[in-house]
Amino acid sequence: MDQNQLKELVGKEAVKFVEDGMILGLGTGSTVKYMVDALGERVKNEHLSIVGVATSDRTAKQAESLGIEIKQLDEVDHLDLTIDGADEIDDHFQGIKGGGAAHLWEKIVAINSTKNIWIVDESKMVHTLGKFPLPLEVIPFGSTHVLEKLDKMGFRPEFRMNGDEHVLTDSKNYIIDLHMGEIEDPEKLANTLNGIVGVVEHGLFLNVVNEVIVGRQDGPEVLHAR
Ligand SMILES: O=C[C@H](O)[C@H](O)[C@H](O)COP(=O)(O)O
Repeated sequence: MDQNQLKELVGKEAVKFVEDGMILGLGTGSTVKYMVDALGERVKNEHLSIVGVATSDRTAKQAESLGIEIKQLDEVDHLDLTIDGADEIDDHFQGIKGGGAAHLWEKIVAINSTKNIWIVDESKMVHTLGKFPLPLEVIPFGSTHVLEKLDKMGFRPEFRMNGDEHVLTDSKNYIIDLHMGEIEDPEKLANTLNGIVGVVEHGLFLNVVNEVIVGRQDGPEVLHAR
């Protein structure tokens, strides 16, 4: 199986956790896209009554096109389950997210969800986080000064660009990626980044996920994290 087939495999596996009547957080990314397709199938075939809260405009559009009802986070009083992708997951089930610039909304949805499942192909499982550049969502106003500060701190920051244009998040902010290599102490780094004015949110998702579904050549593996 190639990487896309593994993503499809875990996407399909994840929707088995969905029950009729649930309010679901729907993540973002190429793996989640397969999951939303599979969810659309279940909604259609089994006439499931579920509501989705999307973590990006992209996911909202895809879900609605498949007949899945989408509400805003502020229109629901709870979320039963959120299914999302990840860019890296370490041995302690800590993660990096935001490769698709959606980690701010994803984190807000995740922390308001009773249960979180991440779906990844096996290449995302690592011993230590940091090979994947760590995304930060930053306010455009004064962002070059934030970049300079991060540079002085040794984090090797780069604005995420699309040609000459900044990549914009759904909240119209910029992304700075930190190419810092192995992250020895994710908690300490998270605290440092939380203290920088202008940084809205970083892509470290610590102590968030409950179950991880890993796409392996011999089938999906469900790992219980916490
Ligand atoms: O911002 C994007 C999200 O955090 C994605 O869930 C993450 O980047 C994984 O995406 P993909 O499934 O495309 O690798």
